[in-house]
Amino acid sequence: MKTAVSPTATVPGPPEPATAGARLQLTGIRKEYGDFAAVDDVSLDIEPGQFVTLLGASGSGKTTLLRIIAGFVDATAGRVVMDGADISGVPVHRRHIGMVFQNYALFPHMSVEKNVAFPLQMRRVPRSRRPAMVREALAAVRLEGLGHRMPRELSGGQQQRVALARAIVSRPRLLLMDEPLGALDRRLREALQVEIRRLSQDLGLTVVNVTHDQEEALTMSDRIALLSHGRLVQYGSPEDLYSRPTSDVSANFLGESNLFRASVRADRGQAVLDLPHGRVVVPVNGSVPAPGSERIVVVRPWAMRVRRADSSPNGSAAACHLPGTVTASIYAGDSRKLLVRDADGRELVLRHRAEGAPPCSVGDAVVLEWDAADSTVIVPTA
Ligand SMILES: Nc1ncnc2c1ncn2[C@@H]1O[C@H](COP(=O)(O)OP(=O)(O)OP(=O)(O)O)[C@@H](O)[C@H]1O
Repeated sequence: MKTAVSPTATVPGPPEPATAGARLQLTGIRKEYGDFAAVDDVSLDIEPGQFVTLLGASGSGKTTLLRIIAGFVDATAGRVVMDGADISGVPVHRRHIGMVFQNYALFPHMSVEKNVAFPLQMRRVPRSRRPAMVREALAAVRLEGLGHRMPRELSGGQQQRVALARAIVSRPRLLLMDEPLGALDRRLREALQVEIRRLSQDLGLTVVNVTHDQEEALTMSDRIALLSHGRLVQYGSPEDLYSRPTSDVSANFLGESNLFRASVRADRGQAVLDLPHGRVVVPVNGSVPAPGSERIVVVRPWAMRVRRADSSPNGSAAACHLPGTVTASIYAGDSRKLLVRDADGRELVLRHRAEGAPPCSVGDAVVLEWDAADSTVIVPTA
C-alpha cells in the first residue's frame, strides 16, 4: 500500500514539510539529430507519486527522453509540464529534480556526508539546516553512521545508496534514474530495487526510471512506458503490458512468448484465425476485423502444457494441440524451460514448475496443448 506523504504532513526533523510527488506531462516530445528522430512524438501523463519506467531496447530513445525531462537536452518539439507549468525552457539547476545515474560518480575526495550535503550547498540551503537533512537522507537509504567514510571505503551498493541519498536530500518532487543499478550484481540489484521502491513510496516521490531490464521494470513500476525506435509503443501497468500486450513489440519485449501469424477468416459471423495447432476466435472490440487482415496470436510459455506424443491427451479441454520435438530442457531452479521445434521449424518455449521428474527429454516427440482462451490476439505493428 502507498504511504505517500501529503503536502501538508511533516516529516521528523527540521524544517521543511515533505513534498509529495510532482505531476509530469510530456506532450508530443520529439528530438531530432539531423534527419534522425531519437524520440518521436512521445506523450506521457505521469501522476504524482507514480513510479514510471521507460523501457526499451538499446537505442530506443529512453535516455534521450530522460535527459529532456532533466533539461540536459532540448527537445526539437513538444512540451515538458511539471505541476501545470511548462519547464521546457527552465535550466537544469532550476528544475529541482533529483537524479541518479549508473555512473553518477561520487566525489572521491569528499566524505559521504559532504557528498550528500553538496546539493544543499548548491541550493544555498542555510548551513544550520544541512546536517539534519543529510542525516535524514542517509537514514532513508539505511546508511546511518557511515557519513564519515570516504566513497572508496564503501561497497558498490553502498555507493549507489549514497548517490540516491544525494538525489533526495534537497527533497525534490521528481526523481530521475538512468540504469542506477546496472553496474551491480543481480542479488544486490534486486535488494536495491525493493529499497528504492519503498523509499519512493514513503516519500511520495514521482520517479522516472530508465532500464532495458524487463524484470526490473515489471517489479518496480506502477506504469511502464515501452519505447521502440523513439516511439511510445505501450503505456500501462506491468500487468497490462505483460498480460495484454497491444503490439508484437510488447509481447516480445516483456517476458518470453510464442507468436503465431495468421490472417483473419470469416466463419459463421465470427472472425477466426486458423493456426497450425487449432483455431482461435479473434476477439472483436468494436469493429469486426476484415477478412484477410493479419493478426498475431501470442501464447505465454506458462499457458502451454506438454505431453509425450505416445501418451494420452491431458483431458479434452485443450483446444490447441501442436506436435513437435524437444530441443532443450533447461532447469532454472523453480521452473523448467523447454524448447520445442514444430514441423514448420518454429521454436516454441514453454515453462512448467520444476517438480518431480521432467515429463520429457531432449529428442522426445511431444504434443503442446493449451486453451485458446489463453491466447492474446494483437494487430501487428507496421
Ligand atoms: N547526441 C546525439 N547525437 C546523435 N545521435 C544521438 C545522440 N544521442 C543519442 N543519439 C541516438 O539516438 C538514439 C536513442 O539514443 P538513447 O541513448 O536515447 O537510447 P537508449 O534507449 O537510452 O539506449 P541505451 O539503452 O543503449 O542507453 C540512438 O540511436 C542514439 O545513437
